[in-house]
Amino acid sequence: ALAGAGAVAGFAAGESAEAPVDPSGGVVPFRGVHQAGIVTPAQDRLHFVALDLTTTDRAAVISLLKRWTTAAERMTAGAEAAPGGAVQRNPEAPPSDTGEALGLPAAALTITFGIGGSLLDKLGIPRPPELADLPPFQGDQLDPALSGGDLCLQACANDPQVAVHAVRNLIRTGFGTTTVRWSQLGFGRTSSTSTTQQTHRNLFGFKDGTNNLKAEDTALLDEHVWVPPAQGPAWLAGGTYLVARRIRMHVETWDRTSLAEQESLTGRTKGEGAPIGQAREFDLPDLGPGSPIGADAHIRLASAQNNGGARILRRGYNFVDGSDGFGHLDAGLFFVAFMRDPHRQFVPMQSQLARQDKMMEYIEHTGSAVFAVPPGLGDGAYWGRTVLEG
Ligand SMILES: C=CC1=C(C)c2cc3[nH]c(cc4nc(cc5[nH]c(cc1n2)c(C)c5CCC(=O)O)C(CCC(=O)O)=C4C)c(C)c3C=C
Ligand SMILES: [Fe+2]
Repeated sequence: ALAGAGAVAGFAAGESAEAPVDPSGGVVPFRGVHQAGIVTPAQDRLHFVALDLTTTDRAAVISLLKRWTTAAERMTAGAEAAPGGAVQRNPEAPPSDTGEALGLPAAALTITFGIGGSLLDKLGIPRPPELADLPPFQGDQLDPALSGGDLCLQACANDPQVAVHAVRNLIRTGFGTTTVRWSQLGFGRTSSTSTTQQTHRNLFGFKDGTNNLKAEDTALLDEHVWVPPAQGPAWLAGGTYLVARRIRMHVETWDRTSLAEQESLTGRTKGEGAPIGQAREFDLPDLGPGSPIGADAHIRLASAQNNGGARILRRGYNFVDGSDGFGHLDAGLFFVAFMRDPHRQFVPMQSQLARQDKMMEYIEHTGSAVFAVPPGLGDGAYWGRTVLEG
């Protein structure tokens, strides 16, 4: 974050006064029709936090959400969390910004805000049916300490220090009103969310995000991601739902599996990422009769054809949270996906995968949460206003 608002490097005489291109991605607008961090081209890094309220006083929650909005908007613009910041205030008082992003550019930071069903229950606000708890799935190994939450903040940036700084300062702002329930760091985006991006790889070494919904697919986003006004509730029109699953991947077992088996489990080739039977990454998979893609291949079971036409916008990240004490990496994929109805989109898809996907032998779902993600903010509005003020 730059101490002076909008400060850029000085220009030598005769040079164009155009701002230099920030190699880390520049500033993503904070306000708009939808929140940033959903169809924004997926940044490289994630810090996601789920928090619980320590109060049911609506005025206290509103006050926090106003302070959060101001701080988040400042940080996404590359500024410190609060004026005065890390070093320019009373030396006898703690600084109003923690300081670790001083001198760093905005790095395409986005902060996306979500509301859990438990928050609505606590404040006596009706839960939309789409926000009902997810059912248990076969093989789930969910840890309650890594699941749920009254609120979530998803910070994505092209610099991990910028994402961590944002989350840390928002947590700090919440002291007295919220406590941290769980948080997750991620790297190496496992999804592309724009046709301008190359597809990255997950920790199984496969391209992930090829057949994702992308920012450019506006009609498909309206169909599958954004909550239309007719769906309700009114406060969520133009918003969406976020499903998060912390998925441990047993990479050591995977690494002892033959290439042919890895490819047949996935339904795609490892090098090019092409559907089995096709040559190029973006060739359409043949899922018809006689298809070379097996009945229990991941891409068949997750496909729209196999799920009543349902699609989701995936925006997950790789993680390695150290090791497990038994000689294995605690590694995996922090699955994040956006959709207009988790129960019609994620639930059928995950039910199929949990029962039939052979990849399940190599993975374990250890955390789970669902949040309503309100629409974007107009000028002067703050996060959660439409739901808390009706
Ligand atoms: C319930 C939804 C999904 C979960 C959970 C999930 C976990 C998961 N996926 C991979 C690796 C790949 N997934 C791929 C495609 C793909 N996955 C889902 C859904 C879930 N994945 C969908 C909807 C799709 C697209 C299917 C299609 O119609 O083609 C791919 C292929 C490349 C791509 O298109 O993204 C890979 C590889 C892992 C490792 C994983 C859990 C750890
Ligand atoms: Fe997948």
